[in-house]
Parts: sequence; structure tokens; C-alpha cells
Amino acid sequence: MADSFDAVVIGGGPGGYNAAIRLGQLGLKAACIDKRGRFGGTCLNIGCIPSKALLFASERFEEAKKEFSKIGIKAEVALDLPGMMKHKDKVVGELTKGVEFLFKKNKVEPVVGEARIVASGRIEVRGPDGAVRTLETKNIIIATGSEVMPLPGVAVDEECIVSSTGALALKQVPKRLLVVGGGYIGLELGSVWRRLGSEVTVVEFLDRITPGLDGEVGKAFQRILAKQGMTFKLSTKVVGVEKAGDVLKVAIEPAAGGAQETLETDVMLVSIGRRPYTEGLGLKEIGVTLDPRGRVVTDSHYKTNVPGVWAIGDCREGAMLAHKAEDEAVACAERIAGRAGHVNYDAIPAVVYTAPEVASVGKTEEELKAAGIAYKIGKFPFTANARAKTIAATEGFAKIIADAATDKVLGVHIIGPEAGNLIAEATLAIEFGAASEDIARTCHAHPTLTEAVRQAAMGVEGWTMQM
Ligand SMILES: Cc1cc2nc3c(=O)[nH]c(=O)nc-3n(C[C@H](O)[C@H](O)[C@H](O)COP(=O)(O)OP(=O)(O)OC[C@H]3O[C@@H](n4cnc5c(N)ncnc54)[C@H](O)[C@@H]3O)c2cc1C
Ligand SMILES: NC(=O)c1ccc[n+]([C@@H]2O[C@H](COP(=O)([O-])OP(=O)(O)OC[C@H]3O[C@@H](n4cnc5c(N)ncnc54)[C@H](O)[C@@H]3O)[C@@H](O)[C@H]2O)c1
Repeated sequence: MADSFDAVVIGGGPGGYNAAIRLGQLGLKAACIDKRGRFGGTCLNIGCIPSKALLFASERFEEAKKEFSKIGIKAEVALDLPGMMKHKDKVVGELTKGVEFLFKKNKVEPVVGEARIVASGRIEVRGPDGAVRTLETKNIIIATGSEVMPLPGVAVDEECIVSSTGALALKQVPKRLLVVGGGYIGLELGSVWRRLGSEVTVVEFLDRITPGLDGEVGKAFQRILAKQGMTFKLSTKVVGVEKAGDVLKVAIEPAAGGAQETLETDVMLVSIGRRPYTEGLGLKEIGVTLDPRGRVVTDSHYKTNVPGVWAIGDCREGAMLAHKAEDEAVACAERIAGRAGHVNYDAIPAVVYTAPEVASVGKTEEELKAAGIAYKIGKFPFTANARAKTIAATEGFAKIIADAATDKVLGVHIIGPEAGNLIAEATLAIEFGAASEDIARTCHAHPTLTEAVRQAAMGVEGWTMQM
């Protein structure tokens, strides 16, 4: 006899585990399947969490080495890389256990094994011991996430040619690290290893790093990273790599074609994006439509073309971010429970956790120009913010873009200390349809970094007071 459920979620990442928890909260009988053996998906196991643990620790290391003396602290600092990795592993262990606790609390059944949909409403799960269990369910949510996009002709060995997974677990600090792709992963993990002592070169195909960012912010970001010691080779592609003993010889050439050059490196990180992961799931067999990029096609309520089959997170269209997956999870679970779940894609923040952090929500200037929307801008530099001065972190600025006619906030872009936390206020403003004047006339505590956002909002109407 097959076990039967109201909904079974395939994938235990931020999409999957949040969907299962919300289903449980809404009183539905739910199970969540993951083959990894530990819940939390890419994010908790090999993504957001371990990378942020290493970003935090490496930032403290560099700060202690280079910045403490500027604020009156003398310190002898030495790197304990195994200790840093232990910190990372401990955080990952605690948070993944936390998901199991939340499943228990919300009566979600965790199932460990590889799932395959054999028919609409029927899933087979092959457990670690090879035993196959069949689950019957009214609804299936596909939340199988994404995997590393391979670079043609380059085989990742996770030792000297690594993906983000290998770059989170290097046994020693490479003398030279070549990063292919100047996006989120390349710049975050490149920063980690630069701080710990590597010479980092970023090879980026386009003529700018982090292409989705507001152009002005992107330029400032590159300038700051270059000042920190990262080298950039823009409009350049990797065309081949050869191992010569312990050294990698990497052939690069201009993106538009031209003369080849060879760079030597000790470790190469391939971070050119991620692609949806639905291998072996049986989607073709049951007729679920995928788009040309392999993403599961759904309507705006996360329904696929097969009745009772839904999809959320990295495996469908949109930004590959944990909180986007989480929001879709909640909306999808609520739809399954007969409620009105909805996601506002204009109010999904994005954060690069470098130092300074870069955070944005809503539209960039480039997007507004392309759409022909007239806008006004307010900007405020952290050099003029009192709190930024006290914490000796004055690089960057806050930028608010508002509709020229209505003053509605359309986009907020921040590069600076704690930008990832500061963006929450802007996200709420966009979600509530606020005007820039609403932010400008809201009292902000002094001295805080949030005052920079307020002063930028004042700047939209030209009355920034502290600059
Ligand atoms: C290095 C790195 C850093 C990142 N940092 C951030 C960050 O700071 N902030 C942020 O928002 N995002 C970050 N991301 C992106 C984030 O991890 C993803 O957007 C997020 O994990 C997507 O969630 P998901 O639930 O869609 O899929 P995933 O988290 O990928 O989870 C899918 C799960 O499904 C399981 N699965 C797949 N197929 C099957 C099957 N057939 N049977 C059973 N189980 C299956 C997989 O084992 C996996 O555990 C980062 C990613 C990486 C790689
Ligand atoms: N802080 C965060 O939220 C965070 C952190 C890490 C990862 N992520 C997620 O994971 C996803 C994957 O990260 P990523 O950094 O691999 O992808 P990305 O899309 O952020 O960046 C990839 C970069 O590689 C470049 N590129 C593509 N092909 C190339 C080639 N052949 N040679 C050189 N450059 C090339 C692209 O132009 C782009 O700048 C991100 O899109 C993001 O959604 C998020």
C-alpha cells in the first residue's frame, strides 16, 4: 500500500522546505523528499550559508590584520584555516538540523532518497539502501533547484578546478586563484580567498561585472574591489585549460575573438551561472513542459501544464535566490490550500555579501530608460553618514530612484556597510507602494546607517540636509 498525502515536495532547499512547512501549518498532510541526506538544499549545505560563514570569518581576519591598527587596537593575527572551516561546518550542521526540527513541529514527513514522478500523483523514492517506496499524493511540488553551469571543455575536479562547492572547502589558501565569471559567486568567493591571501584574477565575458546591477553601482563596486586587490579581465573568455604539474595554464582571449593569452594559476573557480536541475525526475515522461533553458514552465500560480504538479524556486524562471524560492513556496502552498498566495517580483531584494555589501531592489536606471519611464534620483554617500564614520566604513552610497510624476519608489541601490540589512526598508517601501517622500519624512534613529537611505530619499526632491 502506498502512503498517501495532500502534497509531496521534491527537494528540501529553501523552496522545498518552506513549502512543506507552510503546507503543514495550513493543516495539509505533507512530505518533503531530498536525496542529499541533509535538508536545506543548495543554500544551507553548499551555498548561502557556508559562503556567508566564510565571508564573515575572512572579513574579520582582514579587518584584524589591516584595519584594527587604525582604530587603536594592536593585534598579532594568524590564519587558522581548518578552524575557519570548522566554524562554517558547525553553522551548516546547526541550520540543517533546524530544518528537521521545523518539519517535526509542523508535522511534515521528511523522506530521504531520490524521487521520480511515475505518474501525476505518484512518486517513487529510492532510499540510500536502494529500497523503493511509493508515495501517492494529490499535489506534487517540484523544488529540485539548480546545479553549476559547466564551462565547455573544462572538467571540474573540485580540487584545482573547482565550482563553488570546491571553493568552499579548499584545504589551503591558493597562491593564485583565477575566477571565471564576475557574478555573485565569483566576487563573494573571490573576496574570501583574496582576504586570506590569494592573488585573485576575475575573467568576465561581458564588459562589466555583476551585469544585473544598476550600472553606476556596478562601476563603483568594481573600482572598490580593484582597490582591494582583485584584478579584472573584462570582455574576456576562457577558451581552454591545461594542467602542467601543480599549475593550471588557462588560455583566454577577447570575448569578441582575437589574440590568445595564457594565464597561470593554482586554482580556477568556474562560476558562470547555474542551470535548473530536473535530471531523472521523470518530467518528460509525464509531459511537464520545460522551456529552452530547461526551466519548468508554470503559470503565475506555480501550476505546470500537468494537473496537480507545481514548481517553485531555482528550477523555474526568475532570479536564483533563496528568498525568491521561499516566497514562491509560501504562495504555492497557500494556492494548494485554496488560499490566494502571491509574489511581488518587483519587491525581491538582491544582495552581494562582499565588503562593502551591494544590495538592490526594484528597477535599475538602465531598465527604466529602456522602458521609457521618467524618473528622479536621490543619492547619499556613506562618507557623510555619522555611523559609517564611527565604524570606519565610509565607502559607497545609497541611491533612490522614484517616478518623476508620482514620486513612487521604483528602485533602491545601495553599496556600503550593511547594505544587505538596509535594503529591507526599501523593499518594504516598494511593497507598500511608498513615495520617496514617505521615506524622507519617516524618523530614522541617529546615528545609524539607515539615515543614509533617508538622506538619499530627501535628495529625490533636492533637500538632502547633511551634505
Ligand atoms: C555558493 C552559493 C552561494 C549562494 N548564496 C546565496 C545567498 O547568499 N543568498 C541567496 O538568496 N541565494 C544564494 N544562493 C542561491 C540559493 O542557494 C538558491 O537560490 C536556493 O538554494 C534555491 O532554492 P531551491 O529550493 O529552489 O533549490 P535548492 O536549494 O537547490 O534545493 C533543491 C534540492 O532538491 C534536491 N533534489 C533534486 N533532485 C531531487 C530528486 N530527484 N529527488 C530528491 N531530491 C532532489 C537537491 O538535493 C537539493 O537539495 C547561493 C548559491 C550558491 C551556489
Ligand atoms: N548573494 C547571493 O544572493 C548569491 C550568492 C551566490 C550565488 N547566488 C545565486 O547563484 C547564481 C549563480 O551564481 P554565479 O556567480 O555562478 O552566476 P551569475 O549569473 O551571478 O554570474 C555569472 C557571471 O559569469 C559571466 N559569464 C558567463 N559565461 C561566461 C564565460 N564563458 N566566461 C566568463 N564569464 C562568463 C556572466 O556574464 C556573469 O557575470 C546567481 O545567479 C545567484 O542567483 C546568489
